Amino acid sequence: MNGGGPEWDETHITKYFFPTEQIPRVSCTDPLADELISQEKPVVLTDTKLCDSALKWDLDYLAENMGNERYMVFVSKNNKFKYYDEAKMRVYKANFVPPTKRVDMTFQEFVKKLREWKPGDERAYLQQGLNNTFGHAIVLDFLQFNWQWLNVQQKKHKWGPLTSNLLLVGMEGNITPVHYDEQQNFFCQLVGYKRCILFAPEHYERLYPHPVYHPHDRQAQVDFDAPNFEKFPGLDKLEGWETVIGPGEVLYIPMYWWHHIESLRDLSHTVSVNFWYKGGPTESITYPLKPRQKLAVMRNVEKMLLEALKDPAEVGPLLRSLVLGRYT
Ligand SMILES: CCC[C@@H](CC(=O)O)C(=O)C(=O)O
Ligand SMILES: [Zn+2]
Repeated sequence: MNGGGPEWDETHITKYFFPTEQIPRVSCTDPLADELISQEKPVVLTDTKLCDSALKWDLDYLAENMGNERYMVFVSKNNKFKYYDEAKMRVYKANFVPPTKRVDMTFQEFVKKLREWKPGDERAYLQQGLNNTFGHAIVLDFLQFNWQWLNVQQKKHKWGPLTSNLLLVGMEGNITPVHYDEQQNFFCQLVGYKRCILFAPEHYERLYPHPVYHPHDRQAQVDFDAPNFEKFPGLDKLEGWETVIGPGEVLYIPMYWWHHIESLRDLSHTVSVNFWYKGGPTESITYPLKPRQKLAVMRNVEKMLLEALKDPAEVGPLLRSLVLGRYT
């Protein structure tokens, strides 16, 4: 871990059970940056100036300029904010207790909650899509993002359209547990420091994602703070990449790469903005398929089997009959 500046040190970094290497940190003008992005490998870009107009987005500025709209805030009894799909929750037959609760509130209410927080209180994490209902000053800052650089990247790497920007304002110590997204992501850190731990798509067998029909689709079943090596034996082969990003730094999180993101413990609240892009069209298919393509195939097979069998309990036995002694 390259000791950061005066802002943070090893005491803010939780030691987990798996080894990691440092994610490369390069200037966006370095050819290595383009090389890594085109190979869909993570890289920290240190000088994109992507969101420099938003480096001033501290709590007071946001409270002042976010108007009186109510924004999407999740509250949690602990420091974990594991995502769940509300639509899947509605049709999920078994019992599912969401680990967090959505409580929309004004930004001022959110800031008050952060500032009055004491140990034992529920934690809060604001996760709101940026749109034009935000105050005039925020929209102006947004318009001054380095869109020129983004558009060049989008074209160069043949990505699909930008789908959304999420404004993330978290308490120190908040964790988004390990999961993958089906989009490319330029993750821009504005205020405070976030530790990002990434795993390549081929670690799928070591992170045991919930079934596709489960509300926690795309989220790993494992808990890094309490790893169950009996139930998830692949965990002992897990190897990751990590970095701590600070104000003005952009982490490229490739589509289908697993990521665990935490606001450094005992330091400060954090503000980030992400840029999610749809993946580009697959041009020429080369074999063997890339791990992320196999992941997409597995998702489709799972969906098709669930559609055909209706009962999720029948998926395992059918696949065992198909594979055991025949494809093993
Ligand atoms: C809801 C999105 C949370 C974010 C991680 C984090 O900053 O806590 C993430 O996972 C992403 O940008 O893909
Ligand atoms: Zn994510």
